[in-house]
Amino acid sequence: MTALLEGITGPADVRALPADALPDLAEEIRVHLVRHVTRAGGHLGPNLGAVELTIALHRVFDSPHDVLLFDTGHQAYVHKVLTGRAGDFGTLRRAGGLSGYPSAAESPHDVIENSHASTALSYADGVAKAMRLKGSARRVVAVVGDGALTGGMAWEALNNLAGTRHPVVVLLNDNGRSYAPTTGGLAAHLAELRRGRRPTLFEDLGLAYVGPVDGHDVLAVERALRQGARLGRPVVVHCLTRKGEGHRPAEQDLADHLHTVSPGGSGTVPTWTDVFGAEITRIGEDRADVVCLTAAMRGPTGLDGFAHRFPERTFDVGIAEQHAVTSAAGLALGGMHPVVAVYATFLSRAFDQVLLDVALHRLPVTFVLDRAGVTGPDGPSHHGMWDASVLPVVPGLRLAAPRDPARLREALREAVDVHDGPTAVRYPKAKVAGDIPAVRRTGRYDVLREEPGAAGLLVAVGPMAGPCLEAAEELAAHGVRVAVVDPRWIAPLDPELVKLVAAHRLVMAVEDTTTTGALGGRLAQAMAVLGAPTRVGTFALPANFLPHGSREEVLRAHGLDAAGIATTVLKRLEECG
Ligand SMILES: Cc1ncc(C[n+]2csc(CCOP(=O)(O)OP(=O)(O)O)c2C)c(N)n1
Ligand SMILES: CC(=O)[C@@H](O)[C@H](O)COP(=O)(O)O
Ligand SMILES: [Mg+2]
Repeated sequence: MTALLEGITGPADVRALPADALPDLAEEIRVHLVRHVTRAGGHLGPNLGAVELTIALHRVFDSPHDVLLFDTGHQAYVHKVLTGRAGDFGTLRRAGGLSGYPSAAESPHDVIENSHASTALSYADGVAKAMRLKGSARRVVAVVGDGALTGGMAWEALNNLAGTRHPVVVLLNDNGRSYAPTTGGLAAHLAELRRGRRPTLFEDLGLAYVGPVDGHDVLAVERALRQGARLGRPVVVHCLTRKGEGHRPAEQDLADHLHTVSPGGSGTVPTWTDVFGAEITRIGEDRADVVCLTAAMRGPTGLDGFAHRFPERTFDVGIAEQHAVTSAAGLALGGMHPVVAVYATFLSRAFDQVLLDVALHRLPVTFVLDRAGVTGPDGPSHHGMWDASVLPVVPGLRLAAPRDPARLREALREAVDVHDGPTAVRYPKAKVAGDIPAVRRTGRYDVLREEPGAAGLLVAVGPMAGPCLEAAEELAAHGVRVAVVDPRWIAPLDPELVKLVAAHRLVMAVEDTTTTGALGGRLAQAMAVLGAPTRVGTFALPANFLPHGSREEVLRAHGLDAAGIATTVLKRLEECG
């Protein structure tokens, strides 16, 4: 580590630095970030853009006495460096190592661990109320990006903060982008503020406003923060920054200024996202009624191809999943077939909209859930392990979990051909393996391995098909024969699959999702209703928040690789006698 960084054990060391050392500190931080994030992967662009504002933040406020809240938290690496964790960056996003987001387990300086955007102002509203009730003078600061400000929750919070005497400082980190340039009226308003427009939307709402200031000038940000903090009421301090600042490859990356970088480059094997992107564009050629919606993640969800081909049929609504779902419902009411492409974890935020704005009206909306299952380095708030338990409770919703690229393409086409209710297709953050042919198809399910008189049946959900077939092969070598089927559509229950399960003594559903509400549980419930003696087990993830690590490490840790599945089958067979 470099000279100045070595001396930073906490914010007091940052405050003790003379002003003329701050440019060098900023430079040392950038070198540190580029070195470690390029190797480990993570959020390079956002953190390069937050260097000076975070230095100023820790020189003006006294964390952890003052409460610093980072919205989304992907831009908190500098905060971690300045709170004594620079030396841990060699473990960034690795199992057991530094989280890519704030983590209370790591430091008392870290508060919000949830990486879902647009929450920090609501936390700030609540913390400020608590401080007032406790008679505490601790100040509350929320660092919020302009993208996060396009989320509805942010405006619910501002509506509550406006007009109060809560000493909340909103540090608006305005780089004009989420991944891509931010969209909509707010983006336009912020652009006008950058050009000097007054009064601001914030002042009209009843908040104070300071700025705009150069977010890369530490002393200017310090002055603005001190000015805002003195007001003793909610204030927006508008800082203008550049994502990727100070690192040419990030500055020159026009797509997203290296918002996220993959460890050691991205490689050439296609991902599930690539397969989706190509197929939805082909579907768009065949179906003029198909439109696509994204919540500020057009590129990451694979919609760039569709958007370039059909710009008038592609809608980026900002980080606003709830709005995306109900706007899609509106599009469906208007005769279109909307495809809402989101990461599985982010759909949680719009469950009410899926249930009552879409399904209650039996509207043909298709949800494409990327990053379903264990995602890996982004940790507990990103693992897509809730959708497969939550969506099956939605009446009329059909949920598919394809096992390979061919089945993903098939599921997408089946989904957009459903006209009387919502559909969803889920797949992981992973490179695709080869297609896995079926022996035959019965009803909706595919038989992948037949074993007359098998000791057991594996119901392999989605990408678990590969490891289940490997496990079956391994077991066969030891004289244990298990059959393997792929349900393809995991909700609602396929009557033909229920019949097949009832015809077996031991069935194990293998699923890349949380155990609670998994397919195995629903099959066990069906057996109970039938009075069938079948013992149905669920091999899935524990019903906990799982830490970060690679997808492979986390799956292996929970026995969801071929060896783990084989071991668990043997254990279950022994238990069954
Ligand atoms: C609810 C939700 N949807 C989508 C995302 C994915 N996401 C992570 S960071 C980001 C862009 C955030 O933009 P901004 O708040 O302006 O921060 P910046 O990266 O520009 O510093 C998005 C869309 C998320 N974290 N949460
Ligand atoms: C912070 C955030 O929510 C996203 O940027 C997330 O890190 C997505 O990562 P991947 O696109 O690499 O899965
Ligand atoms: Mg931004």
